[in-house]
Amino acid sequence: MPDQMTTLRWPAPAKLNLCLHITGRRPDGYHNLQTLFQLLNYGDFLEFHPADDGRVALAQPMRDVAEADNLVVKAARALQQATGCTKGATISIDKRIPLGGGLGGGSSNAATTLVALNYLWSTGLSLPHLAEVGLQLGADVPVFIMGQTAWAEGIGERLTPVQMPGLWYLVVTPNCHVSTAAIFSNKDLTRDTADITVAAFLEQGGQNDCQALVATLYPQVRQVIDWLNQFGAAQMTGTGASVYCAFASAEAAQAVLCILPKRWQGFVAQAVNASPLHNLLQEVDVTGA
Ligand SMILES: C[C@@](CO)(OP(=O)(O)O)[C@H](O)COP(=O)(O)OP(=O)(O)OC[C@H]1O[C@@H](n2ccc(N)nc2=O)[C@H](O)[C@@H]1O
Ligand SMILES: Nc1ncnc2c1ncn2[C@@H]1O[C@H](COP(=O)(O)OP(=O)(O)O)[C@@H](O)[C@H]1O
Repeated sequence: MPDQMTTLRWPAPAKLNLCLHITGRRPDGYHNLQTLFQLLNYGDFLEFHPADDGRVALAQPMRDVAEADNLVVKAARALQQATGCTKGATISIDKRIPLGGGLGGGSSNAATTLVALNYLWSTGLSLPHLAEVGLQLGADVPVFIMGQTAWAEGIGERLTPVQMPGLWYLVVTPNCHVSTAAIFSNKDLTRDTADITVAAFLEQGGQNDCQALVATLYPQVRQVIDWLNQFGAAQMTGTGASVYCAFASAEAAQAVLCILPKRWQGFVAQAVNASPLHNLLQEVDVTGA
């Protein structure tokens, strides 16, 4: 394999939930959802340095996450286990996606690790097989592995690709952490939204069933929603804490980012239908670069 493969920067894009309907609860406690996973052209970058000794390690520790709990390390080990591969890797993470923000950063890192190491270790799993391995690590991992903006059902693993317009989003994250598990176990969560079709969503849009509860529990999230509502229809992504608003152009979104209160962090990104990870995969497959 050409040496430059090992020093490629592999993208791990962020996602937005353009709606998040909770339609029921399964016997195992997990919730059935309907959501539109919108991929963004903004995210983290990972680098992989394969080794023959079977050791999986991070090149630098990641703040706030122990190495053994890091989804990148867990994903690499899950691939070793699923395939019997005895190779290892040292992995660098260039983190740009806020942690625990409902932007899927951890899940996307896990997906990129599975896709990249499957390539670099020549383990030969198909994308659907990698998505099965990834689902054990988190409900959001399969969409990043399949690499297309999609309508999702089940706990997020039943995916129907959807073509969405390339809108620009301003994404704002307040300085607070929302626990996904805590929101899903809260007695006041709305869990009985009726199932809709993807066509109905595309026509009428949808809501985030976690938003009212999170905004009540976390005043900072409420403040971001109120602030962004001055510029458009603000909505929370996932179980929070990030909130987004759509704009017709990069310039319009950037203009609002410029006046964002300093206590919050934000970024501007464009909606994409194909993951930047899969664009790269196609390039390396075609060129062998
Ligand atoms: C609800 C979403 C929407 O994108 O929220 P965000 O995490 O992005 O905010 C995700 O599907 C979350 O996926 P992910 O963050 O991978 O969740 P997991 O690690 O699988 O689950 C964390 C905890 O949330 C609860 N959980 C999660 C997903 C789900 N469909 N039902 C649940 O009840 C479970 O208690 C689980 O233990
Ligand atoms: N590589 C990683 N990047 C981000 N978070 C990670 C990673 N590995 C483990 N985590 C843990 O997963 C949690 C959820 O992260 P993330 O996927 O970014 O947010 P969310 O699930 O809200 O979209 C983090 O708070 C962190 O503790």
